[in-house]
Amino acid sequence: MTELIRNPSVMKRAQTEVREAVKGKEKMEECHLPKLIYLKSVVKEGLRLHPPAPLLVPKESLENCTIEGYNILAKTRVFVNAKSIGTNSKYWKNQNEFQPERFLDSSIDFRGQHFELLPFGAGHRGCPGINFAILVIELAIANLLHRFDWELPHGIRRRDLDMEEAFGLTMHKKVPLCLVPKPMAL
Ligand code: HEM
Repeated sequence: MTELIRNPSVMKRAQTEVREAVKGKEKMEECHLPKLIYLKSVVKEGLRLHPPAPLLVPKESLENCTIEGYNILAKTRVFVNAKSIGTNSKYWKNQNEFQPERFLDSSIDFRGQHFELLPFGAGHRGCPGINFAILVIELAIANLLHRFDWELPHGIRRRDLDMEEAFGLTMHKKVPLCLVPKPMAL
């Protein structure tokens, strides 16, 4: 929601898509989600820039190996920095910009097959909650966009929004987002 309010053209496009898919119905349901191609890109782009677990879960190497000239001994604790990979200019154009369009004509997905995007990790210990998580996120955002227009509180400008993140069990905004919902007549 913070990236959407910071990027009004993205908000508008996502909202138009959601409202057309749901066509006057009170609530967005699971059956509407396959139509929301742009919203899915918005969620992907959010997870690329703001992975809730930026270092995934620590791993331990089973045997000695060499990666790009670095010798890594067996039983070394290894962290994969998914946040840094997701914002590496080697793989991503305008790497720090929120641009969901980048996914519209790309096959890059977050299911552990594309190593440039790993918000859920990969392999044996990748996140088993991925399908549930994506479903809940898409449904929640779609309903927020369907039923309300969103504005910043009086006197707060988009560029004033504090994007700092804080550590916890997962990363979250250090300063909570505060928005004014304007209910939409159905
Ligand atoms: C946006 C939401 C979520 C994100 C970004 C996320 C991300 C992750 C990541 C990065 C890992 C570690 C993967 C690795 O190190 O390779 C993980 C593990 C795990 N996640 Fe999620 N997760 C999310 C939601 C969920 C949900 C909703 C559930 C359960 C319903 C769940 C259950 C688990 C479990 C049980 C593990 C440990 C798997 C293992 O160690 O074998 N996650 N998740």
